[in-house]
Amino acid sequence: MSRRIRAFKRWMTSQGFDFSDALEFADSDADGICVRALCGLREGDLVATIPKRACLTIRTSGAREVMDGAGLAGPLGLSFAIMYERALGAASLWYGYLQLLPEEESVPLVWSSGEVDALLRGTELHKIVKEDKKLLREDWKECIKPLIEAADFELDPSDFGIDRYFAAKSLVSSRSFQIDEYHGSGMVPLADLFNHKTGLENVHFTSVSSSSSDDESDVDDAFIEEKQSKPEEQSTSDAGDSFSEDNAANLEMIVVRDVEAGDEVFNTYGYMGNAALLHRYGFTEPNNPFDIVNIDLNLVLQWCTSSFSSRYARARLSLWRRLNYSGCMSQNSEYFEVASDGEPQFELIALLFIIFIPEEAYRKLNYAADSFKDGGDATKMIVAKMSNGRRIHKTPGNGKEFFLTRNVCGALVALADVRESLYGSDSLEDDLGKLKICCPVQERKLYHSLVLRLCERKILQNLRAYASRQSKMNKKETFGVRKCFKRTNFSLFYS
Ligand SMILES: C[S@@+](CC[C@H](N)C(=O)[O-])C[C@H]1O[C@@H](n2cnc3c(N)ncnc32)[C@H](O)[C@@H]1O
Repeated sequence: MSRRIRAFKRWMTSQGFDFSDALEFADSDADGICVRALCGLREGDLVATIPKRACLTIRTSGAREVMDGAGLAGPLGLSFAIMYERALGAASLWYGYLQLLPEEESVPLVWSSGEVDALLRGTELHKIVKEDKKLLREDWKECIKPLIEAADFELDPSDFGIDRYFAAKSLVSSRSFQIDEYHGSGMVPLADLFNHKTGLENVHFTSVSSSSSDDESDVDDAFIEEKQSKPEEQSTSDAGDSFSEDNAANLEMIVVRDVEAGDEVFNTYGYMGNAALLHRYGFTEPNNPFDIVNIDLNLVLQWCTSSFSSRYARARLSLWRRLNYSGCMSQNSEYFEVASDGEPQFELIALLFIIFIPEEAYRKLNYAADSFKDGGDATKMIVAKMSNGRRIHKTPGNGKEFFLTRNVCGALVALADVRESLYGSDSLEDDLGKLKICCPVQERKLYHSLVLRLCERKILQNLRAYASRQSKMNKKETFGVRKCFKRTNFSLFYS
């Protein structure tokens, strides 16, 4: 057992933790810490009890008053609390715990801008991480820098610099749990030593009220995305008293899937694709069934205007919207998801279908859309208006096969190509070659960014395969809209 693990165990005992002798905390320089079972664990076994007061939160930290005074809450407050406790060194109540944490977690937020550009180009994360860096830098400048510059702050300002803030933020993103309403998100010693396995976790994490076992409530069986600070979290005035009882309660770790002696004990951080895993936790999982690729609406419109006039594209998009279709929204961008098996979100298929319908059908639908009520089934209406009495197979896809004309399938393939071109000039084979010789431990950033990119490219391959399968199945004639095509210039997307 390593020295720091021994110190951590002593610290846990001093703080009133109760943990099973069957748990081994294995420490390796290369892989960090993981939890193993020294003997078989059975479903329902209680393996650890963690006092909430021993968790590092914005309520328990020695910086509470400073944070309250400055109105710091949510993930920003928790990051500040970590910086503060680290700055206290051995004087911190959490010293025995903080010794165990890495300096920072290797999430893309703490990569250099050059690494972000080189390793994430074209992937789902590139834009997001650049935006994160910008916003967090602003947060630091607005909220933390002035606080540290205030004359009566007695700790070393260099412990609160921008790099220290990003490092703390990476720990919050990769290791914090939602504890309860009073504490919000916090660092939960011991619970944060379990690694993640998608869908095959062995332990869950539960909150138990000290006053009554009937009050048990699931904290969340996973690491939770750090909550944005909500107004109610900031109004802390008398919350301390009203929550004092709950404050005394414990958290429990319970076995939900048997573990054999010697095996690693896993938690789950939730069902997530590789982009989300790398973004929040700094790792990826090959063959992740929850992986997705997004296709931006802007990319679809760019592709559309390479074949049709901008006016035409705008009109078709507007009809699609009037029929109550929309994509997914995030940070002011609209996009469509493609699942790991290559199936695109139906709304994308509907948009492509509307782009390709002949002028007369377009007018017909436009007219119908005028009287189309919110919440009506646009898909059914389109099938009814455009099938001209032909019999349509009823499928669970709700007429999806009707929309998958050869034109639409061709467009899906073209969109997969356009999306793929964003990765730059390296081919999929180049990426596979690089992955083969890459060391996941020593070249961690390169390894996980390659896995992310390869998994995304695999999904784009699946999208092409899906489109060509559907195209073969669909014997229907393509619509005669070729005459309104502008000259197609796909090379635009490859430059
Ligand atoms: C809550 S901590 C888990 C304990 C951690 N291994 C440690 O050394 O303290 C989360 C971090 O563990 C690592 N991790 C967890 N599950 C992993 C997995 N399945 N593959 C690779 N790394 C994993 C990642 O670095 C992640 O950010």
